[in-house]
Amino acid sequence: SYVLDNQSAITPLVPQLQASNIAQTITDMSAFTNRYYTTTAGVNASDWLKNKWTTMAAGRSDITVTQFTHSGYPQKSVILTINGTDNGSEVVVLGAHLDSINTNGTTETTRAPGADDDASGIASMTEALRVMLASNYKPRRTIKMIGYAAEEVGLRGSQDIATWHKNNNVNVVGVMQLDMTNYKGSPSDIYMYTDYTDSTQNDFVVKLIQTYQPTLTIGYDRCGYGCSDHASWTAQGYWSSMPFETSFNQDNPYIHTANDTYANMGNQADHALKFARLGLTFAMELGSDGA
Ligand SMILES: N[C@H](Cc1ccc(I)cc1)C(=O)NO
Ligand SMILES: [Zn+2]
Ligand SMILES: [Zn+2]
Repeated sequence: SYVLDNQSAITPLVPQLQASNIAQTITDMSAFTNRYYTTTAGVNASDWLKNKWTTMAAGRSDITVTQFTHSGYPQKSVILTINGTDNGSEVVVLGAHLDSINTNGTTETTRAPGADDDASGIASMTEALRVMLASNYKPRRTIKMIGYAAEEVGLRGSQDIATWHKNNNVNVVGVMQLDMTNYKGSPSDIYMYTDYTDSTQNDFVVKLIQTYQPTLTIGYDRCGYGCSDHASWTAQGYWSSMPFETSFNQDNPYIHTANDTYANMGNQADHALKFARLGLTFAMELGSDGA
């Protein structure tokens, strides 16, 4: 079972996460015409994220930022790795996808800001990274933060990456997916998706919310299909969870259009902040455990 035994290190960091920083990253990523997996802007968005994370990690010799090349399309995934101190063979993964799509068809000039889907997830994860770095946190396990390419066209980036980890016998002990974190469309704060995820790890994630964000309300729902990159990890036999912004029937109506913008999420990032806090506590609770 998952023991919450790192509260002294984690509790002081939770209040350091800032919605304003999340909003800035959402805005920056939305500015690309689109982030589609085959366009120039889609390639540039991947390079932008790599450069952003590289700059953030400057000075940390235990951190590398690489791009994962996929076959058949030019957009690369971005992987930041914080090498563990004394239990580095065990790996914790926090992920979101960096691509976007417009269902009318996405060409070089098609607008697909993808502010919620999924700049919000990248932004939540990036703010968690910033606070971990600011506190000079050194995990015992290895923590990987992954910006997946080509999620919108069949979870293709995460499929390659999860398969690579399986084929290389990497001991991934837990995966969290953050896809759409900032549209507050439902009564509860965080919805745990129960299909294509692991129920035991989901229970741990609920414990994290109850421990570190006790005022938040929790709902449960299911997609009925592999609705984001968590399904790629589950398919390889790893344990994954997907905390989501709304219930299934109240999802953001703007996604996959030119209107998936920060403004259409109420010009706020307070909802995404909940997921940044959850991502931080997930990465640090699991990342701080020895063998
Ligand atoms: N299919 C997912 C979006 C998606 C996922 C869950 C729910 I509820 C509604 C919508 C997608 O487009 N991910 O990028
Ligand atoms: Zn989508
Ligand atoms: Zn998505």
